[in-house]
Amino acid sequence: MSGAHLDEWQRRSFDISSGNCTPEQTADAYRAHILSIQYAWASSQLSQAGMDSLLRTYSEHYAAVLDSDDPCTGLNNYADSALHLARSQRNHSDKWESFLTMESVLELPCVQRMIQAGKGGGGSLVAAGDVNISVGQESRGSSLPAAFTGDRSDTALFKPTVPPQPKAEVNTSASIPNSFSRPPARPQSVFTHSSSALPQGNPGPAGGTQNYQSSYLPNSNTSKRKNFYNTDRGDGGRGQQGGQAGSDPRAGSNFKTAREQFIVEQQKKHSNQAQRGQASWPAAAVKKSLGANRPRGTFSKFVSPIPRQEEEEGGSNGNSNQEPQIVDERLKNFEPKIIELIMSEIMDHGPPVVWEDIAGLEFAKTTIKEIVVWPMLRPDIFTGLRGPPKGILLFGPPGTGKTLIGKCIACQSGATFFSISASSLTSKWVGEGEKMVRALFSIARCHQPAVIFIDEIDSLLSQRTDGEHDSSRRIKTEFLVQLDGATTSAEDRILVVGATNRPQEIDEAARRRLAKRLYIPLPEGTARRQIITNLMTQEKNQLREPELDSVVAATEGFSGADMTQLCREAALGPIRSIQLSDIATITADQVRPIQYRDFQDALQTVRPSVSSKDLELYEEWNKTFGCGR
Ligand SMILES: Nc1ncnc2c1ncn2[C@@H]1O[C@H](COP(=O)(O)OP(=O)(O)OP(=O)(O)O)[C@@H](O)[C@H]1O
Ligand SMILES: [Mg+2]
Repeated sequence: MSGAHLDEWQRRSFDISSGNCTPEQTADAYRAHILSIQYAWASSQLSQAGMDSLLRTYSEHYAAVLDSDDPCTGLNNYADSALHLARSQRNHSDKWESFLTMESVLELPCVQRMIQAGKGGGGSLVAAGDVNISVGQESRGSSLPAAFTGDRSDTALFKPTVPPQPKAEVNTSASIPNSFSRPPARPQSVFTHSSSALPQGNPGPAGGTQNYQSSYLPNSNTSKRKNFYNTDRGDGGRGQQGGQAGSDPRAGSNFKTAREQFIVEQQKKHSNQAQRGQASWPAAAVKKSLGANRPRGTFSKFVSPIPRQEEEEGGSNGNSNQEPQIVDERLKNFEPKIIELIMSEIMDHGPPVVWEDIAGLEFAKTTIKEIVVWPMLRPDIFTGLRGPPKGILLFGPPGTGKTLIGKCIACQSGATFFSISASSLTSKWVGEGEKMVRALFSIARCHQPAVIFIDEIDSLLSQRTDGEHDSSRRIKTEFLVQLDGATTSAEDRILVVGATNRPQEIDEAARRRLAKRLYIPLPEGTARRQIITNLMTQEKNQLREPELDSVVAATEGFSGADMTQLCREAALGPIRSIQLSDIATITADQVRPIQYRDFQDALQTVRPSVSSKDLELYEEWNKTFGCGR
């Protein structure tokens, strides 16, 4: 034998000889020995003669344990398990299916006799000990004592009068044939009990033949049992045989949980309001189920019958069915309210923004397409070293299109887009900040590919100082942790895009995590021209090319937002030229087109919002930390 087999053999032999083994363990060890012998012979490690000899020895040992009825050393042919089965105790295994059915029991002559006896005034009940056990085709009039029924004390039927007998008596049926030594998958066993098994004159708490039958309904016949109980209800709580109420307290009864009862009472109380069609809260509560519709057993979690405050409010304002449906396992630790808040922050795609809407910024656009849109669309190509950076920082003067780029990413990348303004994270949910941050990233993970766009990221990730408030410090730390996870995890397809016009205030740890830092500068001449052209196409205008050129030249240092403001101001020129008295009557067609002079007037009032000093700072920061050319 191989070393491993020998070791096993020795271990088992030691166990057997130690005397500490139960009969089951000893039998198992011998059986394993026998298998080892057969294995050794089959793999030519043992001669035929050797095998014969060893098998004889160990089979004898094995049989001795198996057959012995000494409870200390033998298994009595597994009589215990056979008897356990024979006693038809509850068996919750799906595989086990008894042949015993409602019908088969009812058809049994002794049951028929018992029914007849019951009808005839309970006179001629069959004598005690008249219990027939049929095993397969073999029927044994083993005259089991009443103890057999007493042993069934797990069913309420037999409890009251028959005292449990010593187990030894039950073992008198140890002569059950060997076919019982292993519980077959579908044992051919049918038990019939004569009515003597039932205490005379005392049908038990649930009493009657019907209970007798129901107690024998095998677990596998649940549908039949259901039918049985349905019938029970159908005929007003009486059994099929006209017996009394079923042994199952729920069968045929109007059992209600406290909560169900409470709701019914509340409904009754408010029935007038309900009739008037008002959404009174109990009605809403029923709609919301409040746990009343949930199947609950005795051991399930307690649900208070009193509706909670929020439920009440939710019911009264008609928002009861607007609860967020949290289905993902990963989100189960978060409060539904927080999840709801974050979900509501998911950017609605709204009016779609395309790359052409963003004037200029060619380098930034190309880079973003390269690291955002394409990897999102083709994750299979952008792997390994080509893997995109998971964090981007858009920085530059205010009004240069950083938020616009964010919206464009949202529309073009096909990813779930979370637009969170840092100020809302820090102010709206005071004290809940870090939870929010954690929930935000968890939700994003559930909705991959996802882009988390954090506008004004500087207010969230500004440099940590000693004097700052504890809660904002905790938010920052949590954010950095989450950012690290999201930006380093290879599987997660989450991109964090931060936008700021104060890049110098960002914490250095956050700066490192936002690996791609793109400068979004003031629009150049061509970009300013494009902004005007784009905006003017939607309006009636008489702006000629040279006039446009001079407007572009006059707007040096204007941001995109300033340009938009200039166009708005110019667009108001034609309206301002209308007499106040005509304003109420004039038609839209009668409003004159926008002209160059309107732009000239607008240029008098609209000034660039970014100072040259500020611009220098951005340029400087871009040179130091930026990833642009
Ligand atoms: N490059 C651009 N192309 C077209 N429109 C632009 C551009 N830049 C800015 N705008 C206009 O300016 C408005 C404001 O831009 P946006 O909100 O993106 O600026 P921002 O860079 O996010 O500013 P802030 O740093 O103050 O948040 C946009 O709605 C858009 O109308
Ligand atoms: Mg912005």
